[in-house]
Formats: sequence, C-alpha cells, structure tokens
Amino acid sequence: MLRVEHINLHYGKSQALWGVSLAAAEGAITCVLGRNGVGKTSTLRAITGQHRPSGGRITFDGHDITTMAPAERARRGIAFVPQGREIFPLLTVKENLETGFGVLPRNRRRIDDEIFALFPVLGKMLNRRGGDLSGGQQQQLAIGRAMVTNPKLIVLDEPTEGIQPSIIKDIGNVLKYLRDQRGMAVLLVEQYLDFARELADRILVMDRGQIVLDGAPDKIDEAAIKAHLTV
Ligand SMILES: Nc1ncnc2c1ncn2[C@@H]1O[C@H](COP(=O)(O)OP(=O)(O)OP(=O)(O)O)[C@@H](O)[C@H]1O
Repeated sequence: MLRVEHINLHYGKSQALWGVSLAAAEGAITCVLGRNGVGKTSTLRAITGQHRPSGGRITFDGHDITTMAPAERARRGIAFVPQGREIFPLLTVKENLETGFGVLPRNRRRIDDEIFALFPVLGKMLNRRGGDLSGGQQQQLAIGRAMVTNPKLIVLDEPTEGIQPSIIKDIGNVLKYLRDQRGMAVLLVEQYLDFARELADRILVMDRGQIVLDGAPDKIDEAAIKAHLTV
C-alpha cells in the first residue's frame, strides 16, 4: 500500500534523513521505533506531505505521491494523527471530528457510529470543548478525527506520549481493530518498546536519520533494539 524508497530529507543544509526505506502493508501494523531526534517525525512529514524529501520516492496504491499536496494525500486515503494531537481547544468534540469532513465528498460527510463505539467517551462529551478533555481523551479524539476520513492508511506519531496506561491499552485495542476488522494499514512511530512489541507485525528501528533494524517482532533482536533506544 505505502512504499517509501530511499528518501533523503533536509532542513536547510542539515540532512535529517539518509536513504530511508519502509513499507506499510494493508491489514498490518508497522512500527518505527527510535530515540528523540533520530528522524521519525521527519519520515512521517515526508509521507503526509508536510515536508518534501530531497531525494527518493514515495508511492501509495501504486501512485507516486512524493510531491503531492497533503490534502490530496488525505483524499486518497492517508490520515495523520500528529504528535501532540493538535486538537482545536475552542471547538467542541463534534466540531473537531467534523474538521475531517474537508477531504470527503458532500454525501459522505457523516460521523460513523463506529467511532463512538470505539471511543464511547467522545459520544458522551460531544458538546464539550476539545481543550476541556484530558490528554488521553484528546488522543482518542485525534484518532477519531482521522477515522472520519475513512482512510486506508492511518499514520500516528507517538500516540502513547504522556498518556495513562489504561488509555494506552484502549488505543492499542483500537489500532488492532482497525487492522483486523477494517484491513487498514497502520503506521506508528513510537519510543515505547512494549507497546510496539505487543501490536506490531513489523518493527523498524531508526538511528541518526537511517533505518538500522527491520523485521518481525519475534525475529528482531531485542537487545539490538534496546541498544538503539538508549542514549
Ligand atoms: N523544522 C526543523 N528545522 C530544522 N531541523 C529540524 C526540524 N525538525 C527536525 N529537525 C531536526 O531533524 C532531526 C530529526 O528530527 P525528528 O523530529 O524527525 O526526530 P524524531 O525522531 O521524530 O524525534 P522526536 O521524538 O523528538 O519527535 C533532528 O536533528 C532535529 O533537530
């Protein structure tokens, strides 16, 4: 579904990514692990179209999307749950969910009951402001907002960051549901190894702007992963 092939990415003269390649398959959770500052978010920025790579190619469903605008990628089925969630604090939960409507044709602009079944708290708090929600509830709202666009690929940047364990577990279950029941491709960036091991069908580890390990969770050497995750 998604293929990232040998991408380089620069911020001015400073190179953040060096020949990064990865794939996110339909019906699978792919997890990219790495410490702060190794290029995980930059990789996602290239995939979602927020920063153009300086080399390499990104394809989605067989189409080259390397230079495509973010909104066009969203229309084609790529949804993004950014780091820090980026909920609109003054909009209600319902209005936050409706911001996903922009990429949908008019006749498909509805919030599916499935979202409230997966995140009952959103249904209960529909008219509350986004800013009144706890961090964990905001993360659920950010995932719900991504689901409104009915994506084929959902890309999440550190969804467990600053979130209490019970909600981390709920989020893990929702990601499994999206993989198993909806056949979505899930691409997840994480620093939290246990969460990745529990969910991922494939783990990649980044260090200093490159992919340094890549394999199935039961095949990849845990000591090697940990060596790259500790400073
Ligand atoms: N807008 C920017 N301008 C200049 N340099 C940047 C910018 N964003 C990131 N960088 C640099 O690029 C490198 C990779 O950063 P990136 O945010 O992709 O890492 P990360 O693995 O996602 O880290 P984190 O977990 O902190 O988000 C770092 O050296 C960072 O300082």
